[in-house]
Amino acid sequence: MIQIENLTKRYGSFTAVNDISFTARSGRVTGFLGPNGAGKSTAMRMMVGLTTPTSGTARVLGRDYRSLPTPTRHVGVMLDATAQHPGRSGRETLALASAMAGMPRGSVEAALERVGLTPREADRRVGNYSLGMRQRLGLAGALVGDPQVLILDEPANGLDPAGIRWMRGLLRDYAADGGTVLLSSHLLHEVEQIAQDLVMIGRGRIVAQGTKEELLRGGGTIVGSPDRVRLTEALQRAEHQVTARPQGDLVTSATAEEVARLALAEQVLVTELRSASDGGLEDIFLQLTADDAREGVTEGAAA
Ligand SMILES: Nc1ncnc2c1ncn2[C@@H]1O[C@H](COP(=O)(O)OP(=O)(O)OP(=O)(O)O)[C@@H](O)[C@H]1O
Repeated sequence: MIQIENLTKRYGSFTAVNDISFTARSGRVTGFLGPNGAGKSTAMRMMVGLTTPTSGTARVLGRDYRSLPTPTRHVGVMLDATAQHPGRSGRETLALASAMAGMPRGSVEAALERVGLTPREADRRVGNYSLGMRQRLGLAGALVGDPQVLILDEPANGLDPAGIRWMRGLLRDYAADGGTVLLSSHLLHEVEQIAQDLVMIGRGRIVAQGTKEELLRGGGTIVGSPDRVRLTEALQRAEHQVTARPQGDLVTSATAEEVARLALAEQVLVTELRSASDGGLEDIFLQLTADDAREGVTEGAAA
């Protein structure tokens, strides 16, 4: 289990991670989603003691990562698969990680097999690896200490579709055996297929979190109308939340039926009416992270 409480990181006047709290539970894959620069890597670096938080705490298996005895036996970490030493072979890289974790020698072959690197590939210098092979090696390095928790930053980067499917199976099985997986990505469709729980981050802040089903259900209703101002007012009077989206329509907490009844009562024409979750998590995610555009348009619509 990973518990993040009020975690904040400031660089001068810039806040990279802004008061985030969430729990990644054991037996589950938790997706940490956000666009480029959202603060995912900074948050993960704080979880494993590589960056000092300005405030707040990150606990892994109930403890500060740095206070864990032989951390790699408990937590498998892959933050930057391209950072591996190019002159060593894949097997040498893993042998070092295995020795540092105090694991028996057989753990290297077991990890190689688990990530699908052949003995020939394992003997090649990492400098000659493709990005996908580096990701597999990085994952092997995270798994070699047989940890209960995996923290993986963009693990699917560079993997082809077959590789992504393979990784999905591996991480699902790992969680099904009781492990905790936290993986970050800016590729929403990919995470939608792997993760059971989601934490969405935009500009350092958590914008939504919950199980995938909860987030899809909670997406609200998208409404198109040439008379957005009157419809917005009617929805707000009925105590529904309404936000104007940059694409010119509205998203509201009201159900489609509630919107239809209000529009009928107000004699407002509705040209589009659908559940926001029809567009999958991507729609929800884009709405949630389009902060500036959203506020600007809302003011305009309500004026
Ligand atoms: N050492 C640092 N000094 C100053 N700013 C930093 C530092 N590290 C990160 N940042 C800034 O913090 C913000 C969040 O960066 P971070 O790498 O955590 O985002 P990310 O969500 O992982 O993005 P990506 O998907 O592009 O990797 C960015 O604006 C980045 O420029």
